Amino acid sequence: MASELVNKLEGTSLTDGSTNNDWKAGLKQPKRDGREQTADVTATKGLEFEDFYLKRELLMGIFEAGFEKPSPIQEETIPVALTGRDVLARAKNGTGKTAAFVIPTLERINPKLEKTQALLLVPTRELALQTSQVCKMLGKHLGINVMVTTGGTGLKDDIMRLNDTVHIIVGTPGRILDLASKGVADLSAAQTFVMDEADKLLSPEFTVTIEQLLQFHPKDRQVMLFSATFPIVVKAFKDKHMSDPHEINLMDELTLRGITQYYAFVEEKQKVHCLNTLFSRLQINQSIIFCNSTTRVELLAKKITELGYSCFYSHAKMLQHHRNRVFHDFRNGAMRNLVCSDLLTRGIDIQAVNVVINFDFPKNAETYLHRIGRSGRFGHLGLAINLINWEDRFNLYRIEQELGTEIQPIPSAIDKSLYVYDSPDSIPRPINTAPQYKQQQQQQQGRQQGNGQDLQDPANRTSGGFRGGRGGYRGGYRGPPREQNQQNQNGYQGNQRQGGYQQQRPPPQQQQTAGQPVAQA
Ligand SMILES: Nc1ncnc2c1ncn2[C@@H]1O[C@H](COP(=O)(O)OP(=O)(O)OP(=O)(O)O)[C@@H](O)[C@H]1O
Repeated sequence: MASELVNKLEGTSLTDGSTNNDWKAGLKQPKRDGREQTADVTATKGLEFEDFYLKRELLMGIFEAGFEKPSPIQEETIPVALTGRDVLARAKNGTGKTAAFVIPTLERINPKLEKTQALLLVPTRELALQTSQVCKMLGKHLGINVMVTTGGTGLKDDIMRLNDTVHIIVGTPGRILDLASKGVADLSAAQTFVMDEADKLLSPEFTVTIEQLLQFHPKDRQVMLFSATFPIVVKAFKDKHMSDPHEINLMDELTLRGITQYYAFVEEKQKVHCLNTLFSRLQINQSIIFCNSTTRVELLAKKITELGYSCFYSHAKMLQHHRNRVFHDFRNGAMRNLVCSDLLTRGIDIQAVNVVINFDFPKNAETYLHRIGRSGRFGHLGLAINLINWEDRFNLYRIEQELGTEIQPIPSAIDKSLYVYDSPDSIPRPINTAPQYKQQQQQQQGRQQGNGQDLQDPANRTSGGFRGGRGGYRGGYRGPPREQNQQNQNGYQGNQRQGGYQQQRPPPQQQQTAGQPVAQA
């Protein structure tokens, strides 16, 4: 009798008969990204997302985003953040910091509680859009409402949206303070307070706003700070507003392993010519070209068009809806090149960008690090090319010293294996859940498939982009425009006369004293 019972019990399953992984089989996962990755993201402890005991609905969102395993910063942050402890985390650009704070934030949200429970602060409007899209994607099965709010858009719309339950607010500090001060955004139950690009948010332009915002949160809120760079300014905030934070620093070295950095020494008036050479010789999948001022952004965009290539441009003085449109169209691959100011230096995540060009060399190491980190996302390969003029030589030296990195003279032929992907089709496109952009994208794909020339549609010119000329971007994501890669088969053949640059830098006559280091965690 007893043995009969034992046999029966052995045959009894406590599940409904399905195996644990059945739910995974039904997920709509994106195409696998087979590109090589560096240790910046592969040197993990071997944890799985399941090891964090997250809600199944959240795991579903994570896997449907194409994430297979947590990156090192996610492994370190998620378990601690889930306990509600304060976190101060520093990790390299593009290694997955966003999901490192979004995942625990989502897990801790109670969808049934009709209150705002988390505030995610970022320094720019574009980054706010991007971060809210990550929340929506990862949390899409959780039944929660995420709202993005930034300056430059109508306050009325925000007020209307806050009439409904909003579980997570993502935005820039000024607008949120406005909403909280007016009593429109109620943060009294917002237990989670996250600052991404925290060092930027703690710069003098934002500090007062941040401190005021904190007053609207409950006293026992969880504060989490993330960035690749933490200058000394963060320490004061930590001491004042954080309680025994768990500190994570994954930056034993400062630059990304996958990015090869070059400089070309060039006279200021030869820079455009040099850029022309780069365009014709490099195999650019998508590129971001940085200038040091809004005026120079516009001038360069015009010059690029005159050269016969096409580009978008973006800077802080443009209308917000133009900025948004450029950002989304560029992310969706509608244009090969984007010229911009430091507005898009931080956080912007476009995996298809394989080349960053500093048309103007940045003034400090922090900006340099964030700019070049726009390529080589999530441990992939990328190229950073710096056009250096006579005045920049001290800065070049100083930034190399501060970052402990070597920026090499541009060789006459750049090895394609350093930055070119064999199958760009498998590069993940940015997470994009906003219906209006989905619609835009579909329309765009339709046009590109039908007739690439439609991208020259004058209606598109209003979006802050220069298009047209012989190099106008045609054919969507199917291949680079003829002019931009026709010489690529022969590799990069540096031609100093044509490009107007020297490969070797002049020795700095005097070495500038190092400025404030970026490396203080
Ligand atoms: N576990 C993961 N598996 C696969 N891809 C991931 C994973 N985590 C993040 N990613 C992808 O890696 C890319 C970079 O992530 P993210 O933008 O969060 O980096 P970051 O560290 O915040 O960079 P930055 O410092 O430049 O802001 C994104 O495209 C994201 O979708």
